[in-house]
Amino acid sequence: MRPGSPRALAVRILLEVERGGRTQLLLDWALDRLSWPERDRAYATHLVYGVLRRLRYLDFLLEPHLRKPERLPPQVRCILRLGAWEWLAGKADHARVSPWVEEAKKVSPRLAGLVNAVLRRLSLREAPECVRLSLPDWLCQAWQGFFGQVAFAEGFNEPAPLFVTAYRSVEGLKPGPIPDSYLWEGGKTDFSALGLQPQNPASLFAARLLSPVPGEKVLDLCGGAGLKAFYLAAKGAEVVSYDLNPRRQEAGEKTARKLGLRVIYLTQDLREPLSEKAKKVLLDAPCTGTGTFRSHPELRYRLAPEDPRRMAELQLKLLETAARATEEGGVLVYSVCTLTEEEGEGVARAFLARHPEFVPEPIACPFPALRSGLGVYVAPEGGLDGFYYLRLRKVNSRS
Ligand SMILES: C[S@@+](CC[C@H](N)C(=O)[O-])C[C@H]1O[C@@H](n2cnc3c(N)ncnc32)[C@H](O)[C@@H]1O
Repeated sequence: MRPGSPRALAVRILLEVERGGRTQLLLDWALDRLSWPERDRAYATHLVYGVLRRLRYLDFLLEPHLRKPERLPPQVRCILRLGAWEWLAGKADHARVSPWVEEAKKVSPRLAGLVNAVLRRLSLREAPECVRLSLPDWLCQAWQGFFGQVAFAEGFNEPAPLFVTAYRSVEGLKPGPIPDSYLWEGGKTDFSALGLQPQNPASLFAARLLSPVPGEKVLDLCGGAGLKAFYLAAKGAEVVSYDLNPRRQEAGEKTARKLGLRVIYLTQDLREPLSEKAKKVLLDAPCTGTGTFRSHPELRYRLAPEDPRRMAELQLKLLETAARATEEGGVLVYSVCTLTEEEGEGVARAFLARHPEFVPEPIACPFPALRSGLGVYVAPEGGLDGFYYLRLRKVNSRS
């Protein structure tokens, strides 16, 4: 059955996310099938992302008013979180409470009174910082220890602007924080038909760090659908993009064609060595994705404390392949869209200990940095995703 209103859709999506679904996919899929006006689409998006970005804090605010929240029907728990989110966002009681009470009546009439009472009684409570930021304690404490603060994580709870990389000039686009990156202020559209590709500037910058030049061969390792490959190809490089996932690569091939760019896609497990080399190599490794909590808010509740270390083991294996594929005198850029110590500096330290033939190069990062020295950690401010970059030069080969 089609949801009749943004509120009903928000409840349904929150339930599906609770069962393991991915917010962005679910919401895009649902909105693509509903011919709703932009206002309703924006409202549903505000509700779903608002709740998921502040889930832990909302539950903390609701807690004093509920005896056994875990015993409530899941729909009613979602309705309470949605009503609490609108309260926190400043919506007046008269416009806020009764619509949620009406939603509650549809799923559990006997609990409509409870929803009404709880949503009217909400008040602010002093919360520990990790709760206020809706982060799991293990990650919040790890960030406090590593960066000396965790206030930057507030950036994950702001609405996400949509940035695009422009491969053609398009009138009226507002410039983003780095060249070729722009803010897209319209609704969803066929971006590649316009010569545009949705991409966070922090992701684009990883590709810029290779300083591509026309005619030069570049290996794009873990290239996925090829967002970074597009930029490198647009600068005239001959890009060979490797990934394990042929479905992503097929999607990339299709987009590259629409953008008028040439990228060669090859499918391979990169834990195994490559049979070719290049002067420029990019490894945009798979990671825990903690830098992308703004657009993937559910991720933070799904990660386990051992995940960064587990990912770092894989990243080191992939980096071995990338190192061997880098020609002497060449540049190897390692990037991950995550902010953990293990997957950033941890990987860098372990790799450099085994590879004296690689030396780190300074990075002139145009974004606010959380930490720099051995690579740079980008702060998730102003709509940027959190990223870690390391740029290495291969000075002399052991073999
Ligand atoms: C961060 S994503 C890459 C995003 C891509 N570079 C872009 O800019 O669009 C990481 C990629 O690593 C790939 N991957 C994971 N394990 C791999 C492996 N063992 N060998 C090759 N690719 C792998 C995944 O399929 C995924 O596409």
